[in-house]
Amino acid sequence: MSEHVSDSAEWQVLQGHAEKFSAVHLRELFGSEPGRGERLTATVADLTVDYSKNLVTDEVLTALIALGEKAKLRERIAAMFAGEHINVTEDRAVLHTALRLPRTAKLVVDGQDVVADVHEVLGRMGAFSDKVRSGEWKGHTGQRIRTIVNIGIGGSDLGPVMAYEALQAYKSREIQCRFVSNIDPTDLHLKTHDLDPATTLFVVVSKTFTTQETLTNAKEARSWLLQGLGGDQAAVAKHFVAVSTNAQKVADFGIDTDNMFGFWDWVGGRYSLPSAVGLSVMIAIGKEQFAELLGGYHAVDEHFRTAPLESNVPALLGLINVWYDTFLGAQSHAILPYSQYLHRFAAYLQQLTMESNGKSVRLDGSPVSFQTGEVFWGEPGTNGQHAFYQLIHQGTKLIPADFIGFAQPNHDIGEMHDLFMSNFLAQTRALAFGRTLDEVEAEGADKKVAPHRVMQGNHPTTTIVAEKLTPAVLGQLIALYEHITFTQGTVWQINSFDQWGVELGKVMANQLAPKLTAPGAAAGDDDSSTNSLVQWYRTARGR
Ligand SMILES: O=P(O)(O)OC[C@H]1O[C@H](O)[C@H](O)[C@@H](O)[C@@H]1O
Repeated sequence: MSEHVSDSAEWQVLQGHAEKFSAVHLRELFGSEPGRGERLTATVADLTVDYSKNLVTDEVLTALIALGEKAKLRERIAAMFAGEHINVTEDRAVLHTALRLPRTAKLVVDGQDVVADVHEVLGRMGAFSDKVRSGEWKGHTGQRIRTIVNIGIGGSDLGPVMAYEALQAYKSREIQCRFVSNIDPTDLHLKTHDLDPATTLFVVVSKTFTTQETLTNAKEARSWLLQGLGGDQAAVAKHFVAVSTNAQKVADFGIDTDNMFGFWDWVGGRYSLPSAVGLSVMIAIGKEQFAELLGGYHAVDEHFRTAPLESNVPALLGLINVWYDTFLGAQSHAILPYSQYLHRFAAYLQQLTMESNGKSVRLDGSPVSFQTGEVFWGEPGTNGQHAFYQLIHQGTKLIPADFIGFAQPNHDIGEMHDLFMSNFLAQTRALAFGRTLDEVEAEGADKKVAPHRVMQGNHPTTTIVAEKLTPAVLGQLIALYEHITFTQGTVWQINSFDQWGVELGKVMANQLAPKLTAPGAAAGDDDSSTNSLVQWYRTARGR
């Protein structure tokens, strides 16, 4: 890449704004413009996004949009949607947006009709999930399936489990799903010990089908199944299906490729929920509601693809994140859904955002000279209020926070929901405007205690609301964050679609495994810390 965005005049303008910015307070921004709240609220599909409580002036927003133009954000969006190989380190297209294209759309990439491929797999998934849901699909002993155990990790786990939890109100009562990811055998034990193998279906999900955790769990699960069903190998075909891009490895494992649902190398693991990776979710909610989820994604995709940067919601939010991270020095970003259904959403976004943008070299291989990525974290409200909000309210750190809430509760305990949502609204207000010393003293507080009760305010938040958490709205929310992440990566000129940083630990784990287990193996050729920890483990395990 010839030119670095961080060397541009547009970048310097923002640095200049950042230097002056400590003097700006949200109290003044709202005081000087009574209509700020309405003006800085945008809609995208069914989502309403109020970004007025962010630490931005119109000058900063204009400068951020100019930075987006400088980074050729619009061209990069077009390149992604068209299937150009923007994942340069793996020489791949990045086409998760194609997974949610309607059947009538046209997209040919590298000579392949992508839409036809996507809908062929969706059709097979739909037929299979219908059979499992209706009970037509029988286990080895002739009983219907009651429990799906999804075995996968990273993108092959976090999306499905997050969406399954989020869409509890839409799932079949006949079937439950469980999710096994960790190679800690406790995970598999806890999820299977009370199950009947005769009514259990394992969905083994792995893009590569080489992931140690998933294959190890799947092997254990197969032994558990065979032991429970009398050892007949034929049982595997009725109780194991695979989701992967790697048919050969699936066959090697012993799963019939007739029972495999494929996807493609242009789907990154952390973007894969709308592919066959979402099979367990489709079984839970049915193919029609899964189609609504995809439709929700697509509505936000279309907005991101076509809207000018000034009114492009994911682009604006991504640029505002760049403002915080790179120019104002924020280190983290809180995700605070006021919905128990979204209790795994922050965990999901951790992989999406941190695996995508935790990079320190640009696309051209040069080291970045600024901060990239954010530590994403959070818990559903109001639990967080009674735990870590103190640090956001009165601590010294800059923590932009996203508040996500819904008007309708998805159940009929409505009055409690009103109280819940009043907390949701109160928090962003308290964070923005705080409470001054004068106000504290006017309330008659003791002089000594008064400074401790001051709330400085000026803590930025974005409020994202929708009428109800539906499958479509969930798709919209996920696509919103995918495109926010893309926007940030584009400005930083990094590759948001590879993940080389996770490789070294995997290699080292494979090297260390024999030292932990082989009788008499020497544990002396690593660093002194690792050597003594290996020794400790061997001694503790009597080896
Ligand atoms: O789906 P798999 O090939 O099993 O990969 C599962 C996960 O493992 C890797 O280590 C990657 O960092 C993730 O991006 C991926 O989602």
